[in-house]
Amino acid sequence: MIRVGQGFDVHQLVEGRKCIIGGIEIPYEKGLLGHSDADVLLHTISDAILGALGMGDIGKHFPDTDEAFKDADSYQLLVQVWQLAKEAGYKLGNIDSTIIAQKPKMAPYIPAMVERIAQALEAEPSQVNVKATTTEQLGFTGRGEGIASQSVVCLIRNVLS
Ligand SMILES: Nc1ccn([C@@H]2O[C@H](COP(=O)(O)O)[C@@H](O)[C@H]2O)c(=O)n1
Ligand SMILES: C[C@@]1(CO)OP(=O)(O)OP(=O)(O)OC[C@H]1O
Repeated sequence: MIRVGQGFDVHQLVEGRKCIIGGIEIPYEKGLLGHSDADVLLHTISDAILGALGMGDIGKHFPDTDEAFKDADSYQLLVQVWQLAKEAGYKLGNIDSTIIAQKPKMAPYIPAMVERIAQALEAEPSQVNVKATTTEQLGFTGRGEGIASQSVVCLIRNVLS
């Protein structure tokens, strides 16, 4: 059986926060604001997996009203989400993600993001694709007020029939 899910997320860019995207700390003058480490890319991958499983979203599993998830490492949240997929009998087919950011330049960090994501999902890097785009200086991402991301995930389970 094949199931697909998609995720979309936005976090504000502010001074005084680390810029953590795809499990990688990126040197930049601003960082992403959130209850957790605000890793916008990993949040969309978690949401896409939960969507494929029909299990809601990360806000349902890790509420931003719960102090337990204050400054949470989104990589560890993704590992917990992947545990749910494994328990349901799924393996990763593939992931395709886009980071929507005017700055910073993501390209130098994408191979490391892919490695980390594949590690969390017990998959090969060839199953994970991460892209980046600007919005040509248009909108909140173009003004550098925030970073958005979207992901599509395909999960595969063998069904005996
Ligand atoms: N934050 C970003 C945005 C884009 N890139 C890379 O630059 C290419 C061109 O971006 P456009 O928005 O002009 O299409 C894009 O394909 C990415 O490879 C990036 O690294 N970081
Ligand atoms: C990850 C969680 C939990 O710490 O908080 P945030 O970092 O604010 O992220 P968001 O994508 O707004 O919602 C999911 C959360 O509940």
